[in-house]
Amino acid sequence: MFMSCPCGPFFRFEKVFDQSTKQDEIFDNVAKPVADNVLQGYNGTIFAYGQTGSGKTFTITGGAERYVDRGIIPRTLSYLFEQFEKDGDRTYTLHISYLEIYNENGYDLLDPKHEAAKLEDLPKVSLMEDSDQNIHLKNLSVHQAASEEEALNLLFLGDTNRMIAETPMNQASTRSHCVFTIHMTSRGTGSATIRRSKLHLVDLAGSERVSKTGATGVLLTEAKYINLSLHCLEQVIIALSEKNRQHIPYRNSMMTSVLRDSLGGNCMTTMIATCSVEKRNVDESISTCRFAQRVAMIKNEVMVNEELDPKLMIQKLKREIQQLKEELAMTTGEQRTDDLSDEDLDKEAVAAYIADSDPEAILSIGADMRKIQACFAILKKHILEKPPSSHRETPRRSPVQEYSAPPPDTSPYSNTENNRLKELVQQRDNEISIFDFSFS
Ligand SMILES: Nc1ncnc2c1ncn2[C@@H]1O[C@H](COP(=O)(O)OP(=O)(O)OP(=O)(O)O)[C@@H](O)[C@H]1O
Repeated sequence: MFMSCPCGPFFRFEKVFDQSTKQDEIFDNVAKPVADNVLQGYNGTIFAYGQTGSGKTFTITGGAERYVDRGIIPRTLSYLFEQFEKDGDRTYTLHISYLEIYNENGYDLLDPKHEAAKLEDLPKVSLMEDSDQNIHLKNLSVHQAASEEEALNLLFLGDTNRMIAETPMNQASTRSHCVFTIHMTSRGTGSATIRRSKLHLVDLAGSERVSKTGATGVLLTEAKYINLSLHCLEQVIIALSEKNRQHIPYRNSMMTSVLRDSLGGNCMTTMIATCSVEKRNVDESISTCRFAQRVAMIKNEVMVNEELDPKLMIQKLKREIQQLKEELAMTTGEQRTDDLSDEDLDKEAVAAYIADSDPEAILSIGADMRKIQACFAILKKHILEKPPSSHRETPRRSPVQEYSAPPPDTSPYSNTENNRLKELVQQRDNEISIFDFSFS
C-alpha cells in the first residue's frame, strides 16, 4: 500500500488503514499473525508510534466505552486463551507484566498494593545486565493468568495505575511509554522440551515536537524526556537499518534497552504508525511516516525459543539408567550395586601391578567401570603419596606367573556389549550430576 500527499514525499507500507477501520480488522491484520507466531515459540512485538491524540492507546488498549472498541491487548489475550483450549497436544502457561516508563524511570503497573496511587509510589523498576549482555528488569512483577478473565483483570489494574496528565494538546494524553508483556511457556504432552516466548505490546508516548505542545514546567520536562527517548529509539532504528553498522546504541535510553530484543534481535516486530489526517498536523504525520519507513528496513532473524526442562530431563535420565542397569544385569547375570565391595576388587593384585617395573605387565580386572575407576583411584593415591625419588626398583615378575587369566566369557552377550552398556550407565550418571549441579 502507498501513502502520499500531492506535494510531499511518497511512502510505501505493508498496509494502510483509514479512519473507518474497525478494531477487529486491525487485530486480524496486525496482531493475529504475531500472536500465531508467539504460540509457535517466537518472540513478538507490536508497537504503536505517532503524535499525541493520533490513536495509539485506542489501537493498543482500546476504547473504554464499547465492547467492539477493544484494542489489540484484550483481543490478543482472548485469542491466546481460545487457542490454548483448542490445542489438546500442548500445555500452556501465561504470565503478564506491565511496565511504564516515565521520564526515563521504570514503574511496575501491576503492583496490587498501589492501585490508583501516585506514579512515584509504584515500585521502581531498574535495568540489570548479565554477563551475556541480556537485559533483566529488576522489581518488575510477573503475574500468572490462568484464564482470560484473570488476564483482563491484570490489564485493568495496570491501566488504572497508568499516569494521565493534561496538556494543551490533548485532555487525556499519555506522557509515558507502556509495555504490556505476555510471557508464554508451552510443553508438548510427555515432552522434556519447553517453548518460551514473549509478546511485547507497546504504547509509546506522543512523538510530537516539544515546541508544538506549548508545555512549560513539569510538562516541558516530560516532553523533553519523551523526545529524548524517542530520539534514542530513532537512533537505534537508523543504526539497525544501516548495513555493517557495528555499534547499536541500545543503552542510551530505558525504552531501547527494554526493546533491545524486539529491535534487531530475535523477535518478529510490527510497528503501527498512527497519523492524524488534519492539515495542521501534516508535518508530524510526515515525520511519523519517515520513522515507520526506516523501521520497515530492519530485518530481524528469529528462531523458536526451545529449551530442555531440567526436572523432566533428570527424571528421563534416571529412568534410562534404571533400564540400562536392568539390561546390564541380564547380560552379566549379576545384579550390580553402585558401590564396590572389598571382595569385588583384588587389591593385592593391583598393588603388585603398580609395584611391577615391567612395562608390559598386565592387570586383568574385567570389564567393570567401578573396578577400573577404583584402580585409577589407587594409582593416583600411590603417585600422590610417593615422591618420584622414593620409587624402588622391584624384581621383574612375569604377569603370566603372577595373575590368572580372566574367566572365559560365558554370557550370551559379548564383552564389547557389556562395556557399551556400562559406559552408557556411567555417561547418564555424569549427565545427571551436571544437571543436579546446575540447578542446585
Ligand atoms: N480509530 C478510532 N476510532 C474512534 N476513536 C478514536 C480512534 N482512535 C482514537 N480515537 C479517540 O481519539 C482520542 C485520542 O486517542 P488516543 O488516546 O488513542 O491517542 P494517543 O495517540 O494514544 O495519544 P497520547 O499520545 O496522548 O497517548 C481518544 O479519545 C480516542 O478514543
